[in-house]
Amino acid sequence: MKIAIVGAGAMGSILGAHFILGGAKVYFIDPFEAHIKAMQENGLKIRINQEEPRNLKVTAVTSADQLTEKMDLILFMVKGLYTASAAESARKLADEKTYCMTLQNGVGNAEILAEYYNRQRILAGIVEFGGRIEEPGSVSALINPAAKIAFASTTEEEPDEFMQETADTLVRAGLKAFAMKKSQIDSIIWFKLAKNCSGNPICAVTRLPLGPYNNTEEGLPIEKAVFEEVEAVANAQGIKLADQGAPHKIPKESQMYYHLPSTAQDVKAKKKTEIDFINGAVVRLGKRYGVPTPYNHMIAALVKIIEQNYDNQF
Ligand SMILES: NC(=O)C1=CN([C@@H]2O[C@H](COP(=O)(O)OP(=O)(O)OC[C@H]3O[C@@H](n4cnc5c(N)ncnc54)[C@H](OP(=O)(O)O)[C@@H]3O)[C@@H](O)[C@H]2O)C=CC1
Ligand SMILES: CC(C)(CO)C(=O)C(=O)O
Repeated sequence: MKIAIVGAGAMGSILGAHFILGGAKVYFIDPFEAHIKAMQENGLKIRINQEEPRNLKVTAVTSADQLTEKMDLILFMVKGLYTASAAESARKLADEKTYCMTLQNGVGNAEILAEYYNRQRILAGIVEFGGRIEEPGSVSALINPAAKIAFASTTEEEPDEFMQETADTLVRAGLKAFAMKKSQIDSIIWFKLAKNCSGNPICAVTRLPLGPYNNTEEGLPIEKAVFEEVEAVANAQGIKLADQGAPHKIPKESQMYYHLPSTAQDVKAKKKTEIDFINGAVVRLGKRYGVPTPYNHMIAALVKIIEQNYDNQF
């Protein structure tokens, strides 16, 4: 199986590494020059939880223009605000048979991919573990034992053989991965969205990892309020959230305790965030379905204010 990873940052690198370990041929594409150069020269270094890091020999380029082959699968792992430009730039890697997958956080990415690629072959899903770039060429992943990857076709109810093989490739590499039915995936995507909306921006604003903020008396109630609004917006669309538990105190033993969510990583690096694809999307859909979302509005607005003022912060 030939797979292009478009957006070989934290999660793209981690997922790509697992695809390699599962037996796929992987091409990493990312404009982050220092990262790609380090991968070309020294391989990709990946550390999972507290294990010893391992090094993988990889094929990595800064632009799809440097590749000539057509892919079986293109996995998009850029931040949502770059999905359209990334989709445009990777077009030459696809033909009608190519599958395109998004495991990005938020909603709206699959619809963008469908504007550029064969609509019948768009796969959408989630990844429940976390990661970060430690330094160019080196990534770390925090993976709780139950953390899964789940995806489904956006048009076909049943997963086909290719989707099953995609999941099996990740399973061979030691991950929990599931090719689901289309009718099962929305509740999983929206549960993950509720988790992201209620965790990511609060960490971005408080400048804390998940556990330390969530274990305060004040943090958890805010998290619950944001989560419940996302649930109400999901319900208004006929989507019931996956039954994976309401927000609760994150125990110190969890790999997620010290994880800095992706939105907070962006704020730390003074980058634009994908807040419009997470809380921002919930606010927009809330308006459409008549569901009030004041907590999501407030927290998204705070992130946007910060984003516009990196140089003015104390
Ligand atoms: N980090 C995490 O723990 C988790 C993240 N996610 C989700 O995964 C997705 C990726 O996040 P994450 O890996 O953290 O993000 P990163 O910022 O680490 O990686 C994204 C990479 O995409 C690159 N990029 C930007 N534009 C393009 C383009 N046109 N073509 C190719 N690459 C491009 C960026 O380069 P540059 O920096 O130069 O812009 C960056 O290196 C997001 O949707 C996120 O929400 C999901 C679960 C956990
Ligand atoms: C926190 C985590 C891993 C899961 O909610 C995530 O999706 C992120 O960091 O963006």
